[in-house]
Amino acid sequence: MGKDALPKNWPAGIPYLSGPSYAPHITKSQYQVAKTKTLDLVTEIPRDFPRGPSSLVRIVPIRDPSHPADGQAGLFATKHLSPGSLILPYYGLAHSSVPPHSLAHEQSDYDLWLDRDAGLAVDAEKAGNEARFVNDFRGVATRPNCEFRECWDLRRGERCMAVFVLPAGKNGIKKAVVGIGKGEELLVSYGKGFWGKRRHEGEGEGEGEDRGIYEGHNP
Ligand SMILES: C[S@@+](CC[C@H](N)C(=O)[O-])C[C@H]1O[C@@H](n2cnc3c(N)ncnc32)[C@H](O)[C@@H]1O
Repeated sequence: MGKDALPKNWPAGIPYLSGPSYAPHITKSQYQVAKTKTLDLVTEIPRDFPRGPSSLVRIVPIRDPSHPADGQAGLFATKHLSPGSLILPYYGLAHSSVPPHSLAHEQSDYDLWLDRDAGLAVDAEKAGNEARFVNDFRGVATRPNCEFRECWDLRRGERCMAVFVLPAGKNGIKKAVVGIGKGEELLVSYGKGFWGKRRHEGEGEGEGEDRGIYEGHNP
């Protein structure tokens, strides 16, 4: 795939990112957080990890009335993906979730924490990469098969979130069930907070709730 090519089924009108972008409003110290490797950041994106559209996944429009995201899209494996392996980084607009900018930036369903303490989040609603298409497992499968993890990108010297295959033995995945099969949908857990918040919004009580998406790895 050429350097400037878009993944198949990439939506028109949404810029494709092959690296993170930073909102102009983020503070110097927030930018510094993104550019500083801390001791606990042990998971790394290797220097030779390919940039641009991923050969490991494809975006697929969902046309299945029994799928809760019917009419939307999902992300599917193009080959067998081994347990614990890195699939792809999650790119979007890194922005401040601390007032006053959090007030200007409306929380979206594509918003993921980069660093809670620093008030930094990544929103892939208006620009991103294939990772923005990962659906939640609820109503699709009995458990997630992948997760978001914080990591350090050795290619860019930068903190980022990325999607990994769940390791064997995690979240009830039996040791015998290994990885994600070719053609299988990638499914994470958005966390109970995401769905709880959505329920409240449906009841007109969503205002002022904490950002809930992808807050935990446990269903
Ligand atoms: C980060 S996006 C995932 C990609 C989305 N399907 C798309 O085509 O843009 C999150 C949105 O996907 C939908 N979604 C994902 N998983 C779902 C699930 N298990 N049940 C219902 N809706 C889901 C919801 O509309 C949610 O707001």
